[in-house]
Amino acid sequence: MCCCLFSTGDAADSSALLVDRSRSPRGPRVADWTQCEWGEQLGAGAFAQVWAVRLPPFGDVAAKVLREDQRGDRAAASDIAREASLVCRLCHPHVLHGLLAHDHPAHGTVLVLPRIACTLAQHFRPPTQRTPCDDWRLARDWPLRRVLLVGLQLASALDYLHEHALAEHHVLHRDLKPDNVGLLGERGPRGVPCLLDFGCARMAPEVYEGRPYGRRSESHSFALLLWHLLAREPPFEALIGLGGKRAFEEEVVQGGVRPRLFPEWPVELAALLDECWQPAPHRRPRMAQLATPLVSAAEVQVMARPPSDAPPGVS
Ligand SMILES: Nc1ncnc2c1ncn2[C@@H]1O[C@H](COP(=O)(O)OP(=O)(O)OP(=O)(O)O)[C@@H](O)[C@H]1O
Repeated sequence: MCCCLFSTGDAADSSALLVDRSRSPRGPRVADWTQCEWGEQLGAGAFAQVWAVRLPPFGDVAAKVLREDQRGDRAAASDIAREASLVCRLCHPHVLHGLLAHDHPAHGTVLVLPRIACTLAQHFRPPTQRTPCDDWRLARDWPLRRVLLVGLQLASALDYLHEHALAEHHVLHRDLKPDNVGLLGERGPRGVPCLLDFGCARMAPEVYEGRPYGRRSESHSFALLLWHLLAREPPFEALIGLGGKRAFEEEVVQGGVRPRLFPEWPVELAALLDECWQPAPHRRPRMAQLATPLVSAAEVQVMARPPSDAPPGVS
């Protein structure tokens, strides 16, 4: 969990994680914890574990709790309580909202969330872990126009977080990557993408160098996320594989190297990526400015014949 809040006056105010769940857009809801059934572990991050639970009246959901080794840490306990408070107030079709937060006697804060089918990282496994058949399926299921639609949905989610979620704060996700995008409903391209878990190859240069992070830093991360889905491989993989962190620092952070733009991508898309990963944050667009070029690029694709990245015979 890596989100943070900035006051709309733009001064950093990470202490302000304020929550009053009675003001949740969905109103207060009560769970019957006496009937709760804990199932398998669905995943774990640096701080938290996520478990499958059956919790009336919510049904089959996910419960996020601190990892056992983190439970004595007051800062970690306060972080998960703040995350829970925040996500229970969010309301956007492409942001995974909290259903409720519960103070459990043994686990501390339990954040109850809708259960995702998988993350985009799990769906788009690294090229080294894929068979040719997996590659073929990904190319068939994720033509460029579908990736653009997902880009539009996530840009809308980020615009909501930055500008509309809380009246007095900009919410920054700060860790935008395929591991933090869930697919709700189905594992494949029909799943509904949603942002979760509000890290560091995707860091904008100013973040890597410890300079202030703002909404336009997220435009940089967004462009790299979109590039990952389009190219179906993580950005800078070869560079980091050959030269590690030092090569990343020299080439990307200081040298301004950016991922390759493929000639078959619409010019609107190439221009948008190029603008989003400009080294100077003030030259990058805000999320709300991405909708028009994404729609234009998608229109070009819809008008075009079957996507060139699909295998022969697949539309
Ligand atoms: N709602 C959910 N439904 C099913 N699985 C989930 C859900 N939320 C998270 N997971 C799984 O649990 C993993 C860990 O969750 P999450 O990333 O929120 O933990 P974290 O400790 O905050 O992460 P980080 O190390 O990035 O800070 C995810 O990568 C995902 O596989």
